[in-house]
Amino acid sequence: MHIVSSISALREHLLPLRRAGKTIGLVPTMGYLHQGHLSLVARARAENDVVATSIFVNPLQFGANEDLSKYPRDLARDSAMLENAGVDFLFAPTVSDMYPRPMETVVDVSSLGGQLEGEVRPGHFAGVSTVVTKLFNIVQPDRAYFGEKDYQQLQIIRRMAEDLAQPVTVIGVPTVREADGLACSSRNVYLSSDERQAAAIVPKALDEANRLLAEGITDPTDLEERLIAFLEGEPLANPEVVAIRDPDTLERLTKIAKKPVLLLLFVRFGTTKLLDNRVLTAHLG
Ligand SMILES: Nc1ncnc2c1ncn2[C@@H]1O[C@H](COP(=O)(O)OP(=O)(O)OP(=O)(O)O)[C@@H](O)[C@H]1O
Ligand SMILES: CC(C)(CO)[C@@H](O)C(=O)[O-]
Ligand code: BAL
Repeated sequence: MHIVSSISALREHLLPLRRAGKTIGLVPTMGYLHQGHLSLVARARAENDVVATSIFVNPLQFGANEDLSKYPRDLARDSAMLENAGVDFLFAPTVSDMYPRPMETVVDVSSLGGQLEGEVRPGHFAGVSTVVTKLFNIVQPDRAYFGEKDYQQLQIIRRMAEDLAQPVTVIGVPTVREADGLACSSRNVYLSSDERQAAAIVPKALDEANRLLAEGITDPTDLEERLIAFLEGEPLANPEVVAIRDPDTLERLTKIAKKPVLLLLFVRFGTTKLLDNRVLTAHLG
């Protein structure tokens, strides 16, 4: 595995491979890797001749009061994991490699990115869309892999690639979970042991939603309110986003009809925010 930090060096490596007709799969990450990341890498490995993974904690997507400086980092451990998973290139730029001067250009998928997690984290998704566009331009992958755990992010990237005719196929990969159902996430390491135990309420809320749908609930607001109450049954959980939406457009629904619906959760434990979601189908009989 080559470990490369400069944009020009990575391009020099990839150009002859692309010219020789090799397909390239990209897995963008912020590092501190876990089994969720490795499932993206395994999928990329199975579908491409060349696999590149990026590790970059992107300052553009962190708000002023967020955890940019304390975000967990361990490049030595990450590179051993990626080498083991058969990755060809690890692109690990510094902030000045990626942004030699302040960015003037912003890619913003504005209405998809301004709602839900975007309302709690203003500017976050513009930071994500901008860095992902830059990574697409640097690597020019045939395929790029993103986790369904970050469902809103995945829909934004799909829409961005379509709107801007970016020549890449965006692939969503199912969420990998811990034994108690909690979605693997780099930020899980922030949880105290009490919070970690309590966090199992998040995936349980996905099951609870299906149970309520099977009982015949059809009003999205009623369902959201019952799920907030369910989550608040756990004293350490602070639900910030509990939303029933259209799975494709993320639009609000007035009624739950005979179509799958998306449940998006963004729940805080102390200062740690956890994401989860499921496309619910229990009401379809
Ligand atoms: N449990 C998971 N299963 C599958 N993919 C995942 C999982 N967790 C993260 N990913 C995906 O890995 C990619 C990189 O994510 P990132 O490095 O931000 O990790 P993360 O665990 O989501 O971190 P954080 O805790 O900061 O949200 C994203 O496409 C993300 O959706
Ligand atoms: C897609 C991404 C790597 C962009 O920084 C990040 O948002 C993430 O890890 O999900
Ligand atoms: N995977 C989410 C990236 C972030 O929270 O910044």
